[in-house]
Amino acid sequence: MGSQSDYQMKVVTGEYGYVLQDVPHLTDYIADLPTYPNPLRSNPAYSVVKQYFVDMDDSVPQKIVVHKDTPRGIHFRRAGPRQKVYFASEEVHACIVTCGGLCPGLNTVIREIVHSLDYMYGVDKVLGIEGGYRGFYSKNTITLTPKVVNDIHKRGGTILGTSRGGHDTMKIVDSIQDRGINQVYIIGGDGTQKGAAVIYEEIRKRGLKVAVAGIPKTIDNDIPVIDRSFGFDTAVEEAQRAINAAHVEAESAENGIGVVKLMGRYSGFIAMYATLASRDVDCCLIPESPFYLEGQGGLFEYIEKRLKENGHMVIVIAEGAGQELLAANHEQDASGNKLLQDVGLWISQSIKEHFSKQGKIPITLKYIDPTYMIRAIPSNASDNVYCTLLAQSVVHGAMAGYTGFTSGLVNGRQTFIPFNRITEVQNKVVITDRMWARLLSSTNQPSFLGAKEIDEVKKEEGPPTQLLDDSTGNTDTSTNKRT
Ligand SMILES: Nc1ncnc2c1ncn2[C@@H]1O[C@H](COP(=O)(O)OP(=O)(O)OP(=O)(O)O)[C@@H](O)[C@H]1O
Ligand SMILES: O=P(O)(O)OC[C@H]1O[C@](O)(CO)[C@@H](O)[C@@H]1O
Ligand SMILES: [Mg+2]
Repeated sequence: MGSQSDYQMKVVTGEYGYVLQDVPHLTDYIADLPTYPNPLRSNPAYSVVKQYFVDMDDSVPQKIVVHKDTPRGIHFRRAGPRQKVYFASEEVHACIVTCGGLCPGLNTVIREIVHSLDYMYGVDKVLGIEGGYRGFYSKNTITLTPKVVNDIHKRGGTILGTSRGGHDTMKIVDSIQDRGINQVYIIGGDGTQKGAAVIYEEIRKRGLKVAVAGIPKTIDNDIPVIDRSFGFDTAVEEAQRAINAAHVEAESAENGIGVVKLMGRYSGFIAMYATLASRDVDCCLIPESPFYLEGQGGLFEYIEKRLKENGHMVIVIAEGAGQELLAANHEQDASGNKLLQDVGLWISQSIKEHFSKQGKIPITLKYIDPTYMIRAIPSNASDNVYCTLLAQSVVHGAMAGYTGFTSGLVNGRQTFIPFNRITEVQNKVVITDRMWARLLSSTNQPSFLGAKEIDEVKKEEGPPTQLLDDSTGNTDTSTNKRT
């Protein structure tokens, strides 16, 4: 896997350092497209809204903490309905596909896209592509109507099925062209959005009037720019049940240790927020923060201390934490993602071995891996609301002729974001920022970093800048920005 995108970002600059990282529009490569008044003009739901069409000049700043002489910085186009649309309702033939791993909320997004297309824009031709990208050229399709999708948000998973691998750009775009599809809604993580970017480019090269819209999905919350990804809040909430079970087990045994492994291949957000929410966790280990087991300041020493103080302890470990301490694995999944070793099993085994040595405290350790139980549940109330916002935003965007874009909350506002901005880097916990410090002071665990390592981490992450540093004390799970 690894189609490269040569995505050209549209950038508009303005006074006082204003930069708009804009998204492409069908009119960028197709001349003289007809426009139509937005059917929402006569929609009773919108007639009560004071200003129901978004002003063409509205944009949302990426950074909201500013100083009096700060340049205005990067902005994204504000999402929402536009006065004019570039598709007549009866002309639209949309399709929806879900790719990558499962995440709570997939069905809600599917439902809300179908409902938005129909109830807001009178579009009744929507196809579901089965089984991820490869479904475009190797599987049947499902006709999606508001009735078919009405109850699906109550179920986990995706009614369309999903897969890894199988992204064949030419075959996918041929299938889109052959079926006469002109709006493509692609729900998936970083890999999926890279795939969506190359599909958009091929469509543009062929000069097709097809809008391509991505909806970022990642339970790990590793997509940058956006406040959070849908499903993350649900995952943090569900993780509480596993942590609680680990705590009950640990508390009920003499020198009991509960170990919980949570998702997070490269980013420890779920582990960090679940730990902060729970307050029963004594130690949280994430990929971004290296740790070691033996010797002074190591994990074993801390465990011994906690057991002496408290008689039990709970450890939360993200799946990508400490991988450098395990034997290397060079295997990959079908999408080319590195397969990780089971760090939960490894750490449990290492702790047991250490404490079984002569002269050490006898311990009872229980290991819980709730990964697939968390991924498979339906989304909670707050994620359901977010899924609705995302779905409505991408439908408004595609109807308005935008293409090659994703949507997401930036500082609490729905925006249209160019693909490359969410695929070029991964969102990670910044361990020199305040949120990680808050966690360390809440668990009271060691940072496992010496003065030398702290210096190196600070250098790697660049000089501290107050403007990236949110001093609002925001502890809401809806933020993944530097805090
Ligand atoms: N660079 C790429 N170019 C084109 N297609 C890609 C690329 N990377 C991944 N894909 C395709 O995107 C789909 C999903 O990718 P992947 O399995 O990495 O999951 P993801 O979207 O990153 O979601 P998650 O990691 O959150 O489960 C797969 O079908 C894969 O073939
Ligand atoms: O077992 P699968 O389906 O390959 O997915 C595992 C991965 O998917 C994720 O849940 C992200 O979607 C990761 O946290 C995890 O490593
Ligand atoms: Mg991914």
